[in-house]
Amino acid sequence: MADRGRAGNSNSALATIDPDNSVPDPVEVTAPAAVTVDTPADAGPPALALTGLTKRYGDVLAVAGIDLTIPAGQVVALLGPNGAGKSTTVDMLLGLTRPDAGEVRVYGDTPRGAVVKGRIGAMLQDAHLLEDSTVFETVHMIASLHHRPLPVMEALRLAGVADLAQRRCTKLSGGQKQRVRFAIALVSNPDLLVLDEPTAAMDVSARRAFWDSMREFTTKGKTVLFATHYLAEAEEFADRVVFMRSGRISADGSVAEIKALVSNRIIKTCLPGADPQALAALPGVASVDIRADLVELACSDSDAAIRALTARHPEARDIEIRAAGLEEAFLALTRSTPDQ
Ligand SMILES: Nc1ncnc2c1ncn2[C@@H]1O[C@H](COP(=O)(O)OP(=O)(O)OP(=O)(O)O)[C@@H](O)[C@H]1O
Repeated sequence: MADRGRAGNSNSALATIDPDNSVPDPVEVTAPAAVTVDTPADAGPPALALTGLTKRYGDVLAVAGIDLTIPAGQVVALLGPNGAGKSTTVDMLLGLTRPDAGEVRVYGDTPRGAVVKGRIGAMLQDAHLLEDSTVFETVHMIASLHHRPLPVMEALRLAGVADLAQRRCTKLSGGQKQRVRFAIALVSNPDLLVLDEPTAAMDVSARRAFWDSMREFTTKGKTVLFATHYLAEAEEFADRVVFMRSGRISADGSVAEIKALVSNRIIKTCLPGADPQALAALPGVASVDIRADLVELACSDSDAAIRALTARHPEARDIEIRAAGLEEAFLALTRSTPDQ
């Protein structure tokens, strides 16, 4: 996890597990003790406070009464499988969708109030650009709507599109359009930046440049909430991970805390004809994944597991042990929490 050394960045806020959504066997999950967040006595309202936020589409309960508080200065990744309710949550906190119940407060204000004051900037996947205008004109037009915008060229530079300032938006590639959307989100000089899958359509170098710009943005103590399917990005850039499933928050904590919820190590080995149930019964093994001759054991105690594995299966070869990543945690949380 990146350490940006930002003031007021309460890094490991509230590692919690929704009791209704706790993860059953085969992955053993125990909720770590809640971590107390140090909040200065004179701290203002949190950057974001969602209370009982609910949205239903017909029979689908897209967001099921979530509570979430994000202190100013945190960088939070919103993760979850397709249809978990991430975009609906983002739309509600931006005031684009009206909740059926519950409340959103952005620095103590309504979403609309926060947007009008330029305190919240958003980068949405399908936001349209002004096709007949240049990149500069587009971002300039947005800047003119705000009280305290950044200089347009500064926003373009931060978003890595300064060299495209005079290019018409129709002539941009998908990844370049994404970066222009980033410039639009930045130009109001917001305190809270909300990004829905910001690096979708970006190539590897554009993605790297994007996160370098984000680092520059977050060193100023700004707050960021980003929904993503790129777990490596969440792992590298987020102070905190909020995991949604079936409209609920099913895990909330630092990357390390989320990873610790599932297993501590992965043992990978080539073991033809392995019996998954026998492997799952080995001491220290939390779950088993077998693909052809390759076996992966997610372990709660890898020392015990490796001893038992090699004792019972001396034929196991090409054994590797690695630390479990956010991907394993994501898969376990996705597998183990029930659909509505
Ligand atoms: N306008 C809508 N009308 C009807 N159902 C909707 C609408 N928007 C979202 N849904 C449903 O609400 C649920 C949550 O959708 P949402 O887009 O918020 O999930 P998500 O976590 O952002 O998914 P993804 O990762 O695929 O973008 C899904 O079942 C989706 O089909």
